[in-house]
Amino acid sequence: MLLALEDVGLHYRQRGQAVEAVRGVSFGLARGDIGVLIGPSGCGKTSLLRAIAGLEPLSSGRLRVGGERMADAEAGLHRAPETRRIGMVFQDFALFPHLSVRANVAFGLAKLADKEQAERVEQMLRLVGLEALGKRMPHQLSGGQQQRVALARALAPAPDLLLLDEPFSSLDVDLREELSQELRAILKADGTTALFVTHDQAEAFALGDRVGVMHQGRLVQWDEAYTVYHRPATRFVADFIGHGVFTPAQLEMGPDGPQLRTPLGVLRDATECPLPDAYPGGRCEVLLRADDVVHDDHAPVQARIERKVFRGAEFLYTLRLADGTQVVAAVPSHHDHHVGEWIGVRAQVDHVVTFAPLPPAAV
Ligand SMILES: Nc1ncnc2c1ncn2[C@@H]1O[C@H](COP(=O)(O)OP(=O)(O)OP(=O)(O)O)[C@@H](O)[C@H]1O
Repeated sequence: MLLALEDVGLHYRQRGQAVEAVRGVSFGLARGDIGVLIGPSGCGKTSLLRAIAGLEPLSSGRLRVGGERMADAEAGLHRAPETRRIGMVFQDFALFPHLSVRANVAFGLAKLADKEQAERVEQMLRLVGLEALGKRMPHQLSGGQQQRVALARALAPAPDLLLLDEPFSSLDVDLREELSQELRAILKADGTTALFVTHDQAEAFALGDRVGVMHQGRLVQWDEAYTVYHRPATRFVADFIGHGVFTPAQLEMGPDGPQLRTPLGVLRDATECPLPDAYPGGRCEVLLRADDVVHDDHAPVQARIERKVFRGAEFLYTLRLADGTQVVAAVPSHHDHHVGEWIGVRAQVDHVVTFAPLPPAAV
């Protein structure tokens, strides 16, 4: 693993009191991989990134980069940020306004001879597609171009690890999408190992080989994006990633193995579920995401449209079944039904995910 965290915790001191921002975080990121940390505001993403960079001391745990110990709270070890060979791109990606694009990119290359420095700068500008703009000043660039200069500047010293904290947050949505694709290609072309922070799920999935979901200072899941979506480790992850609802269900043994009785019919492909005796009486809740609920005129179950949101290619319908169960469904937008109309729906779930029902007090 290029980056390895073991049981990392971080406290801030506020008016003499320790405020816990990160606790018990362990994960590894392989060389050349892109990891993305995602989670709601205040869950500790930026704090964790700052701890990896060495800008905050660890209050517990250990941290290695390229096999080298960078921090160990118990041993009192804390390597200074500038010795960690870690590059950083932050939200405001502040370029030096009085320096040209070329000089900005050359900033971290003072140790190189002039010729090597110039070569590396040109190489980086080519990588980010700005070779024609080397002489410009930052204010003569668009936001997206400035962001690419910031990236070239961070990549130029060939850091072992690049940390990026919401690098696209100040850009508009179209540009964000375009740049995140571009950035992934650039990082892969350069073989850079990178760890991002975002709270945009689409960005996390588009960029990350690995996605980590944080909640209240903890890393609750660290997996491939596909697994985070289809096999969420906790209710929180299931709820945070994608549109979906938890629906009461009954897990039972059917003729072909475990099956799940739901208000939308029986789900037979439940082999990845726990066995029925995992839940008292087999009673559980199943995650039904918007893409698991299919509109089908011939389906025996009818649902009334309570709300609809147009999302271009599809509508997101919020539906209520006759028994009161609420589900959501992503339906191709040529099926334009009215609020109040009843439509046929069925469940088509590739990966059945169940959780124990919440205790009554928590509902
Ligand atoms: N310098 C600080 N001093 C005290 N508490 C802090 C400090 N920085 C952050 N915190 C607290 O630590 C917790 C984690 O904050 P952090 O900025 O890491 O979250 P985040 O997930 O990056 O949030 P966002 O997505 O809003 O940027 C929050 O409760 C925050 O109020």
